[in-house]
Amino acid sequence: MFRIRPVKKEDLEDLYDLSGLYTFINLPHDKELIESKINSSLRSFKQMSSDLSRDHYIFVLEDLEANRVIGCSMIHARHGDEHEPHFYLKVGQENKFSQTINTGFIHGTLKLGYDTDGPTEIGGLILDPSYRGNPNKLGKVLSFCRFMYMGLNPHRFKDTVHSELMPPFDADGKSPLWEAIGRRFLNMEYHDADILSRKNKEFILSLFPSGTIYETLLPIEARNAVGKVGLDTEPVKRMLESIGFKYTNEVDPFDGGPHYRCKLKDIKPVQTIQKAKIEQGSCNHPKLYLVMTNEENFEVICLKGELNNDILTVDNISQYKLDQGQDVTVMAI
Ligand SMILES: NC(=[NH2+])NCCC[C@H](N)C(=O)O
Repeated sequence: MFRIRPVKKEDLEDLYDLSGLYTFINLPHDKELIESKINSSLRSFKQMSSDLSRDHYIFVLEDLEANRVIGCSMIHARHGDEHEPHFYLKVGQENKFSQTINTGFIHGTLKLGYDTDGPTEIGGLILDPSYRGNPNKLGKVLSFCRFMYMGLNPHRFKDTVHSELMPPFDADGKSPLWEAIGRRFLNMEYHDADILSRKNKEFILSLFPSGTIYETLLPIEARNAVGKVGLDTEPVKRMLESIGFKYTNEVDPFDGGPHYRCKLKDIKPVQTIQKAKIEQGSCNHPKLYLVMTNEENFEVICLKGELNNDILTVDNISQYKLDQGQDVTVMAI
């Protein structure tokens, strides 16, 4: 059985192991840093701040049989404030026309923008690769548990939920947009700028081109990277689109990765959150649900069941340690 819950202090070792599997920018292989992230999450769950940009939430996915944390996902209650704005490139067009020679052009344009009252951002989803392809759709479970928590606690978040998707990188792992713009104006490696921008936003505003950037002047590889996602991210993009998220015509200023947004109340799974009673029985058309088994600590399990009005039929309730007639909150995934 798999369970989602807020991160605890005891998860440090498991998260540290997880962070060593790949290089994750949101979960660096650094024990002290992970510990401070855990502490920040503990504080946020316990008591939200008056300044939402201080609140970071980490959810972990446990394999209860293996007694191990196998994944995590995160929410930043507000990405972008007066001290650390949210930066983006606005993707636009400029139409030019000469009447005397009857010739016109439409130029793609990019312009740096920033937001000091940013939206809630979802990110930091990591699943141990050996659990990929599990019939319980664990990646989706890790992603959607955030929508369940936000849907049940909207006062802790902004009205709009924002997601920044990874762009394609070329064969050498380089970002074509970075090579064309960022490197020339900031004179550093993409990776270094990426890390630096987690703590420092000033250098972006001070050094990045502030006027209109004409895509026409960029190499074709850089133009092609604007608003595109990498192959691995294609399923994430399709999933977000299927639940109501839309491309904002804004992209990452460093790598061109697209930004997607949806109002919290319009996210499809959020609209399916309801109370239900558990009933043992056989299901004809079972579907996946997230079931909150502990309201106080936000403990959620995923199971296959069939929901009719407010009855959730599950064919083996004891396997999930559920009781006949138990009141739960459920969300379809
Ligand atoms: N890939 C990057 N680090 N891009 C620069 C930061 C962009 C991000 N939206 C921010 O404001 O923090």
